[in-house]
Amino acid sequence: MPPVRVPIGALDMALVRHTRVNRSAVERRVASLPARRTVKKEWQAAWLLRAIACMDLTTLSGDDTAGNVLRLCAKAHRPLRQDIVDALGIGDLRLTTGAVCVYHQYVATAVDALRGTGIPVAAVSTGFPAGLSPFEQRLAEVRASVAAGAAEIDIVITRGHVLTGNWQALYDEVRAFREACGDAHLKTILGVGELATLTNIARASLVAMMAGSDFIKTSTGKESSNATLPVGLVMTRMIREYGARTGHEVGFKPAGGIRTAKQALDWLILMKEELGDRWLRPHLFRFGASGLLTDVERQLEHYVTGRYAAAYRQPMV
Ligand SMILES: O=C[C@H](O)COP(=O)(O)O
Repeated sequence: MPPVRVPIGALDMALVRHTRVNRSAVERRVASLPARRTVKKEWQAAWLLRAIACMDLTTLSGDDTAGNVLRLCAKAHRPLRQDIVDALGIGDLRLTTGAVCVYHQYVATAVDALRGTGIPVAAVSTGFPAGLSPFEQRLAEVRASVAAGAAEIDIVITRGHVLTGNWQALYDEVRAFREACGDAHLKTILGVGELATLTNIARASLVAMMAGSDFIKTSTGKESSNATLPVGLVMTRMIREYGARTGHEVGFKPAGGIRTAKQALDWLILMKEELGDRWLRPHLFRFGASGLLTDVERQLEHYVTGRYAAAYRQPMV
């Protein structure tokens, strides 16, 4: 995460209301992306290593236990099998994932397991995934996760504020969560699959950034539609617009349903094209993903051996 935080700004209601998105232009631009850039062989392997470094390795299941969180932390610390690391000649890189992301219940377990590794723990918070528990309770949850050692807090917004155009309420909510975070970095989950229109997504992105979000994140992974490239394009354009107006660099985290190395490459291409190389690093870009590492490791094994392994050879937990 960047040492320089995104400061809390003022709510610019005029800018929010004037922001509109043309869906067909967005779809045309997304359709042109694969043709613009393909990455092969050693370049592809390098980009996949980058995907690992930018991954919030996540478990957010009702059946989570301390045991599977500990195994996830071990995987975050050593994301690739040693024979693949040796074959790639990247032992000196000491590659880890960007963070481990868990429910509050397992923050202390993960913090203990990752002590000394430099890997931060992110906690989903504020009544994740619906975000509809009482407001004071949601604030208390943020504070409790920070006290337990979470360095990053992934909050969810009240989607109803967006659907009713109550931008002031959305700003106040995100700002309060940001203040409750203290030194922990704030990632704001928009729940894009429940926001109805791309214009709503663009406006919610702007409000979340004005309220001091260090990152904006697409989804909880629990909505029926999660991270898609059109949504990613809209959110990254808003990050660009906000950066041009304020000079602040806001991070981006697509999350939900990102399972394949191919998808990861598409997202990295989008980041490079829309925001540039600075957004290909973990301080400004993260994948939120519970299952992506398995396929990335599989593709890297294929790169070094020429063969595909069965999925059980890359167990996650
Ligand atoms: O924030 C992370 C998401 O919950 C991960 O979603 P996923 O399980 O579909 O990868």
